[in-house]
Amino acid sequence: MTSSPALDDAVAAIAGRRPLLVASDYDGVLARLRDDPAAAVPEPGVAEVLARLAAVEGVTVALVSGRGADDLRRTSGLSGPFRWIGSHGAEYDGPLVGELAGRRDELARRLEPLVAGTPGARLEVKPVGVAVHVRQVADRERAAALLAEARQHADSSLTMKPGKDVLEMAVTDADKGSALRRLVVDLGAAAAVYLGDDVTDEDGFRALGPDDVTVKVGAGDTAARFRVAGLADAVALLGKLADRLV
Ligand SMILES: O=P(O)(O)OC[C@H]1O[C@H](O[C@H]2O[C@H](CO)[C@@H](O)[C@H](O)[C@H]2O)[C@H](O)[C@@H](O)[C@@H]1O
Repeated sequence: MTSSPALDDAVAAIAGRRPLLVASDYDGVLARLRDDPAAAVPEPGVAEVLARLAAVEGVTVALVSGRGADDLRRTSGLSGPFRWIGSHGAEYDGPLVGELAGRRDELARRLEPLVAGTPGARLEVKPVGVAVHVRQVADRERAAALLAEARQHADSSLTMKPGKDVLEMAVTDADKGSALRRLVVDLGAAAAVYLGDDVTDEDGFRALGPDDVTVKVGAGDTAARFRVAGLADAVALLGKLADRLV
């Protein structure tokens, strides 16, 4: 595990604090990235470690994902007394409907022909936006061109959320940072942990305090305090935290 003594110390320092928020991104942290988003199931040990954490008095486990909350539950197959935060924070405690769905559908209609013209590209219609996926576009220049062109279809009311082989265009300005701040306030959390791997997780890292444990999973620039190399390390870190909480 590419942990560090400093990370171990930080985990030890917050382990006794209550209420404690333990939050994690899903894709790229708890589930390996796959060509098919529906195939991104949790890594071995994830269900067990989340259940251990959530069973501790005063500890709240939250899954904070760019996926719609229903998609997150369905794809992960996870269940437990977790907080389910979907659509990059826009789905905080339940689905969003109404006028937002109309704007999303109009956006999807505009993007459909563009995406259909790029072999391998896929348009995902989400609760509060659409995502243009290019993971399976073999021609990488074409993939980049498609994402650039998709951006040109955006007006200033949309929020751009670039990620790994994906550009999401959201009809809200919610982000993972505001969702985490809201969770901290709602729970009265004395400390928080957040693990993430992608661009949208940077809002989450920046939103937490200097003593909170923010962990970037994998390579790339980050505002997180700590880094681990990959998914197995992330699961092991959660296990270490669970060991310390008992
Ligand atoms: O915030 P996250 O939990 O990390 O969700 C971000 C996006 O995850 C999914 O897309 C990503 O994972 C897919 C499955 O591995 C992969 O095929 C895709 O290339 C990745 O971008 C999901 O489909 C999106 O809706 C989420 O926003």
